[in-house]
Amino acid sequence: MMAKLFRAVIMGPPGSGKGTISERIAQSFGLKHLSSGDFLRENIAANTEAGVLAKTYIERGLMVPDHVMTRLLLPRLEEMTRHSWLMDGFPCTLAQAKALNSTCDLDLVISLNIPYETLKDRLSDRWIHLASGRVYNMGFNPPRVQGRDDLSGEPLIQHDNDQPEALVSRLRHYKDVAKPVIDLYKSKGILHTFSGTETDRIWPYINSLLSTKIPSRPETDTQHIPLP
Ligand SMILES: Nc1ncnc2c1ncn2[C@@H]1O[C@H](COP(=O)(O)OP(=O)(O)OP(=O)(O)O)[C@@H](O)[C@H]1O
Ligand SMILES: Nc1nc2c(ncn2[C@H]2C[C@H](O)[C@@H](COP(=O)(O)OP(=O)(O)O)O2)c(=O)[nH]1
Repeated sequence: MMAKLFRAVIMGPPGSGKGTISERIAQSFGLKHLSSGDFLRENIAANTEAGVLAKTYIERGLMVPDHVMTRLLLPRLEEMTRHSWLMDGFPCTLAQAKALNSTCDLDLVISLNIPYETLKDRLSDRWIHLASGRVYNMGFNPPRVQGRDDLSGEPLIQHDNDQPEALVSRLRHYKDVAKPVIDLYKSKGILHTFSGTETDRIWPYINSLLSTKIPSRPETDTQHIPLP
């Protein structure tokens, strides 16, 4: 019998730990970690029509328009008929959430609620490897060699829009666009919100929630994650 697939979304403001927690979930539960930023970078590198268009927005520090995001992501999700997944960075807006809704039923949404001061401290200390999107934080997960990506050895950069001056408006924007998305998932009864200042303290709660929904440590080549 074909087991049911598990599909989850993780939401939160910039710097809330979506990428960090997604990696832990992927490792512990075998879900595929999908990231809107990674899909965009792949398309930009491959010079696809959507990638070329998306690049013009990202370079200006703007969100990519909903119709570009959905055209890019939904076909990829539809192809994932044999894998359980966790999506990070999508949906960001109500239009994106409605489009996703018409493609698949989500089992769970994780929302991270992190104080502003914490986000500010983390992001002002966030270093990024542009080509891959890998992130480092000088206190929390520093690179092995200062200023260099662990895998490629290439230089790390800091984004201007991670600096405190840009952060206030980014966070305001996140709150405005995320609120109706959060309300939608709350009304569906699938929203789980986690608050705190440290990923290591939030993680056990997320881990135990997911343990009630998905068996942990599956085979690495598992094609689908059976629910209990
Ligand atoms: N769902 C989305 N809708 C619109 N634009 C998006 C979406 N996801 C990503 N983007 C665009 O791609 C860029 C890179 O995304 P990515 O998630 O890698 O990094 P980010 O902006 O640093 O996000 P965060 O700070 O939350 O990690 C974003 O700044 C934004 O312009
Ligand atoms: N000091 C500290 N830094 C943390 C913690 N959790 C994550 N970080 C770091 C890793 C990144 O450099 C930065 C943002 O995390 P991220 O996982 O990229 O967040 P997100 O933008 O994907 O939501 O903060 C944490 O608990 N403490």
